[in-house]
Amino acid sequence: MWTGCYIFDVLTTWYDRVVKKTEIDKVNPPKFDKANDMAELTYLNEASVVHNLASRYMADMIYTYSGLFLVAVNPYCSLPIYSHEYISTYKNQSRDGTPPHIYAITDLAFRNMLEMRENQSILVTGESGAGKTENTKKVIQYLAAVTTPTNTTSELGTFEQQILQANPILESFGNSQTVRNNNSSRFGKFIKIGFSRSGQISGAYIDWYLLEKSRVVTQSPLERNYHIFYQLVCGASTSMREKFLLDGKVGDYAYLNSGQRSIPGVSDTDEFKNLMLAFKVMGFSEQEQTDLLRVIAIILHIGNLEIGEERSSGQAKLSQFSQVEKLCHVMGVPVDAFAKALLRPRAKAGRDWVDQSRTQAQVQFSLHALAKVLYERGFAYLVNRINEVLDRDSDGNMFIGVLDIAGFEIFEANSFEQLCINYTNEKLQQFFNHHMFVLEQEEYARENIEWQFIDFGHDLQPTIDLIEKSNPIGIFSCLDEDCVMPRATDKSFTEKLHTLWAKKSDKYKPSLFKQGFRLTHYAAEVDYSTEGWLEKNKDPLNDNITHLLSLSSEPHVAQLFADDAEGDGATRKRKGLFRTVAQRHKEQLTSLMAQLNSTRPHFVRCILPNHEKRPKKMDNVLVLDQLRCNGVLEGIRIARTGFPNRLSFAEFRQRYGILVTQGAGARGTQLARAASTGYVDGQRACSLILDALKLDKSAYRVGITKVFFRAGVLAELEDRREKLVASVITLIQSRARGFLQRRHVNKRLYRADAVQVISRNMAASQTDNPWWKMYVKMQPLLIAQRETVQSMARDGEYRKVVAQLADSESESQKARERARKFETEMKKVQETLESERALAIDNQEILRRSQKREADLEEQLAGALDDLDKLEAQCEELLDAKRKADKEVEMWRGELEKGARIIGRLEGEKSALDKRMEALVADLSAKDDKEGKIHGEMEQL
Ligand SMILES: Nc1ncnc2c1ncn2[C@@H]1O[C@H](COP(=O)(O)OP(=O)(O)OP(=O)(O)O)[C@@H](O)[C@H]1O
Repeated sequence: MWTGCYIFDVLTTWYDRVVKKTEIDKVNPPKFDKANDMAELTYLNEASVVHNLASRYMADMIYTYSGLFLVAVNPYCSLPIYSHEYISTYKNQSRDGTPPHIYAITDLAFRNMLEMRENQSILVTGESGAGKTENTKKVIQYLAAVTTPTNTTSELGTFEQQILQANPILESFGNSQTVRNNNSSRFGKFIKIGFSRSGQISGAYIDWYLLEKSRVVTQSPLERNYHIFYQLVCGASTSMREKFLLDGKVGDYAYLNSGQRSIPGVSDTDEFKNLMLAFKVMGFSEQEQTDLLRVIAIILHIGNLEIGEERSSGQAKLSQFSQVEKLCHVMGVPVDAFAKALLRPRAKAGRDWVDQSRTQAQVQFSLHALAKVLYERGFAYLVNRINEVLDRDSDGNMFIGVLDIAGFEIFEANSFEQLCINYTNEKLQQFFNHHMFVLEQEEYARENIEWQFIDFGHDLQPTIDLIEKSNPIGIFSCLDEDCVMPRATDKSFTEKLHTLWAKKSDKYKPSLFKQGFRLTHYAAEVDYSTEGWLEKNKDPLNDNITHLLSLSSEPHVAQLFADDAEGDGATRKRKGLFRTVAQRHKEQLTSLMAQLNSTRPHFVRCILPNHEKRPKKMDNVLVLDQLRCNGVLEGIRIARTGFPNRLSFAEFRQRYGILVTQGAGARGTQLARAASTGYVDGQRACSLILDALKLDKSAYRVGITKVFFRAGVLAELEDRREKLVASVITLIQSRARGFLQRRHVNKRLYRADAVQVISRNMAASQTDNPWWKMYVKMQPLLIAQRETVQSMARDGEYRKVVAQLADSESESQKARERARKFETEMKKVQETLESERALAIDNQEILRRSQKREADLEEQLAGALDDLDKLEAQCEELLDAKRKADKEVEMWRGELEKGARIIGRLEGEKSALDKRMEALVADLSAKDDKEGKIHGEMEQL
């Protein structure tokens, strides 16, 4: 029964399991235990990859290379691997010379940027709680440390400190406690650190994506709202509380009391102090700090507004007027106007403006929408302010961008937000695939080198098209279209999607949900429920309120709603084209992808070891799932089978030719030496050098313009070269030192001879000469005088030059500043233009579809008109026939009447005849009677 099977004692769960022989993978020899790079494993299978990660993780080695990836497993405890000594260890070191670390990747990106003058990006992805944000912080910390001339982090320059201090501020406003992570970032960010040509940090810029604003108004029972709410309520000073009219505790605010109220081990009061400190380091003025926190207070007050219902009319009413007064005071708007805008907003009905009455649910909805938009706009303002502080002059225009964005999400109920994040991940995965697989293979093909093409089966384009394409109409376009259709609903939108895609794409299926669909993503199949999508995409706001807020007496609040300020509801127009949420997200993602495409990417995959946030515990199945989803396993395969390192012929000859010209000895051939120095064409020269270096043929390939190496080969060549260069330099140094010493000694000998000759001559001839004596006494004075005059002249000139330098420095500073401003403005205009263009294309597509539909409808109308004409002609005929029939009826009626009259007359005659006949019968019977009587009488007679 057990033939061909093994029984295993499964360690994690302590039970025996029977496994088929064929399902067992080979174990790597002990030499490969805890391998730094999983691409080096002899037996590369899922089990050995997980085993390697797990054994390293248990030994606190949380970083492991996996081909071109760095895999980082969350240790859930602080490890002593981020100290300044570690930073020094990784500074200017090659990846192979040091253990895997986020610092090594950062250093590689930094060196690449400086050497190749090419922008770099580090993409940090992973599930929630996997450690993305922590690793992003380490990247920035490392860059700040290596670009600061001083030795410790505490001695960082103000600017570097500002870059680091931007983080706590962003975390207060953008992070929250979730089931998975006590400090979960609820937005994605792309932080670009700018560098000058000399490699100093010259600026930073933060782009943000997909802030989870629904959290502001609702949280699940085990989670919290954004940290800043609790920090403000717990940590605000008395004067601040008075200013914002905040007199309650966390439990007194409706937006805070439905979930958790504190995080174990975290003091919101202390965090508030840290936030204030960070504000200070960033140079935010008191007023700016008040402005930012005012928005938070306003939201707390909005949450506490109680909305009742008029019994008679069912209209909404404000239950507690004092609460409205508080809110309006903090918001800087008149109470009456706010109450009216909320309860009876003006709206256009045909040509007239009318006051609409609102139900309790409608008012509650618009209050939640207001709270969400306030938070989002407040957050956007905050990031802009941080950018203003950090975005400085950068003469080199090079940057390293760090992307920290949520990974793929599959929940029990997935909605529009999940589609947005999964679509983002789909694009990022495609970017990775493109970089790793397609570019690699394209390059091999271009270079005409022997290569077995591998089908990695990850063609993500169909799913991406299904979401983003406008022709054929994808999910986003369809949603946008239905958002402007008068009678469209979530249901009609879903049905439209089904008809468009259900049988046309194998990535789309109608969902098991009542209303929704199922998409096949690269990571898994996900069911989306489309309930509320039209509302979510339109993100509707009460215009009356936003207009009122644009007139707020609080300048910051007014500024947040400045776009809604022009004219009243009738004439107001938003600046730029109105965008739906899907359009905005698509635009942001397009811009992100364009930026990533202009960089050399480095990929960091963060892995969540367990769901219990426990150190030293690894759930193998969970880890394996993540490795499969994020492409780590395919990455290993291609790195091993391919040639990850490459150099152009010129570069190779220049760098490694020395190995055959200098140190070759027995190894170098005459030909190879000639190849490295004289004229031989690049390809042949490289082949000759490689032959002379006696490398294993399978370790490299010579292409058309480049030489390709398998992983690890270049490291060996570098090693050889370094040794050789070191010996050559030692030789040069020894020769130079010998030469200098000889020259020095000769000079001294010559001087000694001259001194002897001079002193002999002086002694013989000049000792008694008075002029000589005077000259000897005067000469030092003359020299001093001359030197003083010269030094004064030099001082004057120096001052002039310094002044000129200062002038030109300030001029050039101004010019640089102007140029930078123009450049930033130009970039913004270009970006706006780009996004307007993209939007215009989408709108054109919608217009085109509408026009097509209009043409179809017109055709149908023409057909219907034709039918109508025919029907009218038929109708006319029928009417004629009817008229004829009427006439006939009339005629027959006349005849009938005539007949009736004749019948009447005949009847009359008949009755007269009847009467006559009766009379005759009576006469006859009378006669009969008479006759009878006569007979009787006759008989009697
Ligand atoms: N390298 C690390 N050293 C120590 N602790 C870590 C490390 N990485 C992660 N952690 C711990 O894990 C927690 C979650 O990490 P982090 O916030 O970086 O996750 P994330 O992937 O950014 O999650 P989210 O997507 O929810 O923001 C951190 O608060 C920290 O306690």
